[in-house]
Amino acid sequence: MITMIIITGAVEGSMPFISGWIIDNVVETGNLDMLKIAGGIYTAVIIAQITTVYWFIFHAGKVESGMAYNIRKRGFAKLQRLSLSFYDKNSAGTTLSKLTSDVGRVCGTITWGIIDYTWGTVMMLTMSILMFIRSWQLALVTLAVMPILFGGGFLFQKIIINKYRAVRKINGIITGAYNEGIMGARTVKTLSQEERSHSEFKDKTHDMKQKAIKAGVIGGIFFPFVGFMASVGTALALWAGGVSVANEVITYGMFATFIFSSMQFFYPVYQMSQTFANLQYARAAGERIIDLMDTEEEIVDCTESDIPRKIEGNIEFKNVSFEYVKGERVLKNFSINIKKGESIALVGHTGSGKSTIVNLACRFYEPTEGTILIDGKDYKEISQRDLHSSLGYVLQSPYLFNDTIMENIRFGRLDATEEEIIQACKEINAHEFIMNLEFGYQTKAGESGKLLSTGQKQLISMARAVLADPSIFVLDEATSSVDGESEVKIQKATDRLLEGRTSFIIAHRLSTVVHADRILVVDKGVVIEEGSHNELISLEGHYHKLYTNQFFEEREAELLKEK
Ligand SMILES: Nc1ncnc2c1ncn2[C@@H]1O[C@H](COP(=O)(O)OP(=O)(O)OP(=O)(O)O)[C@@H](O)[C@H]1O
Repeated sequence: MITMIIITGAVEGSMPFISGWIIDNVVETGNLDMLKIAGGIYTAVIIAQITTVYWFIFHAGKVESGMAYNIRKRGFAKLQRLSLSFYDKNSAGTTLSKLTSDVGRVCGTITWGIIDYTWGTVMMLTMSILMFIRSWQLALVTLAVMPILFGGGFLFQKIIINKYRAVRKINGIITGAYNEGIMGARTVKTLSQEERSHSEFKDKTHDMKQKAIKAGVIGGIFFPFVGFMASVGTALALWAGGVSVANEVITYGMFATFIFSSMQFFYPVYQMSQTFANLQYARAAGERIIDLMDTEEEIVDCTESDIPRKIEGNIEFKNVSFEYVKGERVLKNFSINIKKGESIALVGHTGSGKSTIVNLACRFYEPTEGTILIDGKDYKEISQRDLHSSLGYVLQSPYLFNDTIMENIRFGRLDATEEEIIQACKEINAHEFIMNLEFGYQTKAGESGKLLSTGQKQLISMARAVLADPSIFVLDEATSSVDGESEVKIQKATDRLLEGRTSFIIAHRLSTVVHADRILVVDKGVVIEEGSHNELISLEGHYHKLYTNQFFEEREAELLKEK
């Protein structure tokens, strides 16, 4: 491709000389036969030029999209490897813009920058060399403005870049505001805060408009500046050339050559100084992409064995402490030995550390201190594939993909047949509600499952878990948002899922944990009570208090409903 660009630049750089030669040898002499030959040559050169330009634009497009495809593919793979702590620290909007607009900018600028610089340099070099060969004195006069044109061009772009940086910074804020506006639309509406959100957004866009106008004013001067300098160059060529023609030092053809050359110099300088500015932007965008690609993976996976390892489900926490943020300990010196098939319920006030224990067991995060053993082995020595394929997780509000219910359930095991999926749903009594939906299993769940209720999403998520048949199962129990009928269904599905599996239940209603083998009462990152329901009730401690309080609250609510 580079060869084609060089040829194109050289041909374009020679055009003024071909024109000058035609003036001297055809127009001046009035040789009509020669005129036909010259016309033919000229047409051939133009066709060759159009073809090469098409050729390199086509190939540049291919290179650009190929490069972007590769970076985005690697970026996506990186995002899959990064642990949850990365998503805690980086907003979704910023990460998305790195892999979309930043990648687009870098690939576009590199591809077209190489083309513009190569083409512009070859074209200007060709013209300069030919001008010096023909008349070095006239070449010096014509090119006298070039240092000012180049220097001024690059200086201008530096100033414009700074102005546009400010615009882009606000642009990032506006993207974030759009993101929040869309994600938080329900909250804004329910709190009737549309006016306030709108007015905050208006302030931000107004600021961007002001800064963009300032950048535009300076940017607007640039083109006339380049044009003016080019005209000065042409004027000098006219003056010096005119004098030389009058003194019969040069021919008319050569005179025209110099005028055409000085005019043609204008475009590559303009193009190259703009590319220079784009390269500055691309550098910043490139740094952001490299920053993402070089993000340290906090959870380093060990090499996978060829044969997947079957996890039995024995879990041991040995003096485990954990902090999400350095210096802020949320789990303190926690130890527990859980036997295969045991069910563990975690209860405690909000923010006490229940989810943290589960997140550590699933290795979404690793302990800051201490060790977690699975089947007697430090779980850092078990591949994530083996661990996660043995793990079923049903979240409070499960994430569903914008796909059919059938495909959402299949996500539990990709090679599951339709019959297996339907059987899984029947086992947890989800089949009936799915069949009552307009398109049954082919009903779309909507973006993140928003077309379904929380209870329905939980049942679908449980069907996924049945398919996956995990040895460890985690249930983050849904809160009061689930109606009575769904609650009974979910409870039955839960009982079915717990059979024979090591399980963690993050319980919000204590009535659901009565049958757990062991209940851990967590408070400020410490387990303050541990035992079965009966043991903890007879202890008359924290659990007893939590249980009786909630029992009376639920009873009161029922009485109110009855009234
Ligand atoms: N990703 C995070 N980054 C920083 N701090 C976090 C993060 N997740 C939780 N925390 C903090 O860790 C502590 C324990 O949180 P955790 O989610 O484990 O509580 P929980 O008992 O599960 O609460 P809930 O019942 O409300 O779900 C809280 O103080 C919380 O603010």
